[in-house]
Amino acid sequence: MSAGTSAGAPQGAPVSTGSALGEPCLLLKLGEVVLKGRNREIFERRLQANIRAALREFDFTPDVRQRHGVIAVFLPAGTTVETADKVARRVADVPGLVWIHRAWRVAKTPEAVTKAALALVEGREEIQRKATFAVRSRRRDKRFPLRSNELDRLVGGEINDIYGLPVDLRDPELTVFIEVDRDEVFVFTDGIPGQGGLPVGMSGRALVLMSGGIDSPVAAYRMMRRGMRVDFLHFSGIPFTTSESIYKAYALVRALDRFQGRSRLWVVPFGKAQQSIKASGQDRLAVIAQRRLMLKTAEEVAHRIHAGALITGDSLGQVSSQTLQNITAQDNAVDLPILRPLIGMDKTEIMAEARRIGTLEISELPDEDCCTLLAPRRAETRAKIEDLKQIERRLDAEDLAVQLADSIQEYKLQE
Ligand SMILES: Nc1ncnc2c1ncn2[C@@H]1O[C@H](COP(=O)(O)OP(=O)(O)OP(=O)(O)O)[C@@H](O)[C@H]1O
Repeated sequence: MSAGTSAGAPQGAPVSTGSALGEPCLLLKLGEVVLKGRNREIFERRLQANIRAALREFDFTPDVRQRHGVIAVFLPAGTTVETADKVARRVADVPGLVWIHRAWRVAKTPEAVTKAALALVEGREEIQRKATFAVRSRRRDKRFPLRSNELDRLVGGEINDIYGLPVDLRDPELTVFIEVDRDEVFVFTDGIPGQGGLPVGMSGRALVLMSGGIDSPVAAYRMMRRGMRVDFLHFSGIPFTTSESIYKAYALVRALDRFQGRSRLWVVPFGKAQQSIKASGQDRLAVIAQRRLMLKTAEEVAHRIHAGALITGDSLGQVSSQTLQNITAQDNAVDLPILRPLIGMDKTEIMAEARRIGTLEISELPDEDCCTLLAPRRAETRAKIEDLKQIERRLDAEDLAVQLADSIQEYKLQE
């Protein structure tokens, strides 16, 4: 869906201040933030800061303002329609928002509102085909001289008179929205859906165990959307594999960075540790033993970066390491909580989400993952914790995890 590109002004034309349309801006609808009680202001402030940070890539500084229950982003006079749409699409990545409207800010008079609504409708393709329409007004400021239904009738009557479009209040093809605020009125038609959820930074920090696969990027996204700031840890099979899996992890982190900014990726050279596990001779337990060592290493790194939880892309029953017994055996390896946002999702649902957030294509590229080094013919589906602890005693796993955490390398994201 477009962010309102068909709204009146031609593509490429500057949407100048003082036109019938008013001043260009975005009107952002908040998600769950509006359900917060006394903390609401803290959530709103965080959301505004995240929006400002996301918009730093533009060569102007948009004016981000809290209005009653919504956030308005005012754009400089002369902003083109394309730029306004680009800003809208960028803002749509910021968790915490449910709807992004490219709107026009007009003076608080019925005349200015009517003029803007007519200018918005003018030139739209719906006029040619005499599509149905409706006007939906909301008054957040009750001092406006007309009630919502009176404003609907006034503006709707004008559109009907001038363009001859039929009204359909139940299921209109075109809707003109009018929102009366304390200082101004916003008029708009289309919008793009936001990510929903909560502003990143409101739910603490966590460390994602990030493979090059389909699931862990989706798990990361899901937790960012619940307000977590996440860092990424990838285990590579180096020196026994190529660097392909690292490039994939890097590309995935880059793709996910637009939801939070300032993402950090660390890579653990894990090949030698895997060989030690293999040498223990417990073929069927190797995958779970390896997963426990990954978790122990991740816990050590998490302590160092002050992360309060680990995140994995496990989904119950998807592969042998994800049976209930094996998940229990993994939880037992660490004290930090392991968050598994995909635990109840089907693979098709996870893939659909990966496609939507733009990580599926990257995940599907071929690579030589470290896990291929340890692929037993038959993996244990009911790992016993005591057996795993025995392997770990031989490996001196606690010490090994600290050494592995010492060996991590940061891969900085290019601007
Ligand atoms: N090389 C790795 N580096 C970091 N984390 C990993 C790695 N391999 C697995 N994990 C973590 O363990 C979880 C389960 O991995 P597993 O390979 O069993 O399942 P998967 O369904 O293939 O997951 P994914 O699609 O995320 O690779 C992953 O989602 C990820 O969080």
